[in-house]
Amino acid sequence: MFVRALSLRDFRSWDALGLNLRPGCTVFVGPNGHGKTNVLEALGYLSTLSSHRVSSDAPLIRTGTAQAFAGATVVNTGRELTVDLELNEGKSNRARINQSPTRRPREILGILQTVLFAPEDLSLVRGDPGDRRRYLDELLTSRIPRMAAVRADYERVLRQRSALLKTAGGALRRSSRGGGRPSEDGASALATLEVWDGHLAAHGAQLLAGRLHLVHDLAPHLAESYQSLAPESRPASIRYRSSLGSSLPPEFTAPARAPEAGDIAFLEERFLQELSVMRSKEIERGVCLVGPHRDDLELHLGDTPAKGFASHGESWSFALSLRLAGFALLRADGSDPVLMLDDVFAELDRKRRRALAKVALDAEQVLITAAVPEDVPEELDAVRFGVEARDTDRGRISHILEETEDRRDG
Ligand SMILES: Nc1ncnc2c1ncn2[C@@H]1O[C@H](COP(=O)(O)OP(=O)(O)OP(=O)(O)O)[C@@H](O)[C@H]1O
Repeated sequence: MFVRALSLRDFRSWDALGLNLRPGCTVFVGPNGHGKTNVLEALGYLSTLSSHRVSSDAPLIRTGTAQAFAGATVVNTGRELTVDLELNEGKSNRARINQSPTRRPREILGILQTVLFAPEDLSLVRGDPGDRRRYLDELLTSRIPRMAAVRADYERVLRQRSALLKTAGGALRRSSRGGGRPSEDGASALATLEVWDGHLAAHGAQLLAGRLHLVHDLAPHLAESYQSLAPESRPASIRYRSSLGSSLPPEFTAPARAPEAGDIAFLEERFLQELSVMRSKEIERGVCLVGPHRDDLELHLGDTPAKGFASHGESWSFALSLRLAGFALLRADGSDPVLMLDDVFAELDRKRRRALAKVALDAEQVLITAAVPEDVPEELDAVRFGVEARDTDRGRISHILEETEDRRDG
């Protein structure tokens, strides 16, 4: 697939941008902080409904305005669809597909598939488990858009159940200090907890099965990508670590077998079992200790965990391999996602640059940002847009300076 047109209004530093894009390589060049990443971030948002840099929408809306707009026309095997999104300060966001409003923004998921590799990705290796869970979940919803609803349901139930655990824990502590029975609030929270256990296990088992299946399918692509980027290093592997611990058969996490739809009931039962084992600890601490929100994706180089042991170069290669594995997996599923490389060539040595350039040349569309043209391998420097931000009375606004056509021909 490729993005044929992109338009932005009041998105980050862009007050108005209308760009026609083509398949192949497009490079955005300009000094640091002038608005290049903002363009990729907008496309990433249309693809995942989240930003790779911030967890809330507010920073995406241009300072001094209350609404941002991003829209893209996507061509996928000859079929064209236009998606657009309105981000509203303090109000729900709204999305449209071919001008028709959707009931929920998440209905646009899957129309634009992107794989973005950015300097922030080092946190996939060095950061917290939450960064790796986000990586998995974004890839999962890109692959299977209906999983966005499962995630949303799971998160809603998790919030409710966590609030109940806090109420129950507080009430129990108060009553044990007073030597009496739990208060009415506490007793009702305890009684309701069982119902929420059921909801949490039902949605959690679906999310867990989705992630386990994903890791199973992703693992060979990851090993292959890492091998091509760093053939001299130890082999890379991934493994899902579930908070269900030994309740989960090792065949699912090895990952020797991908769970199928028929396994969900089994996972749900294990989930419920583990919740009952952890019940008193959860109430005591007032937090939900079991479920996909506590899981992690373990990364290994040979037998060693990558986190804490991998060198800077190895960590970069691992992070890039995770992205490239996602790209290869979406491709193997039948659609070619848009590859976006945000200021990453300057960080890579010659060998890794060459390996990445090879993948990029093979993609249907690649969007690259760089501070200077020399950072981009020559074979990828096809269409180039200069980006510059200027100070105006409405603040600092980004502009496209010029478009340079296929430099490799002339
Ligand atoms: N909500 C916002 N409103 C207005 N301007 C913003 C907003 N968010 C970010 N900016 C501006 O956008 C610019 C950063 O843009 P961006 O991250 O795209 O830079 P870049 O060209 O990719 O830089 P680098 O090469 O350093 O990555 C900064 O000048 C910042 O002040």
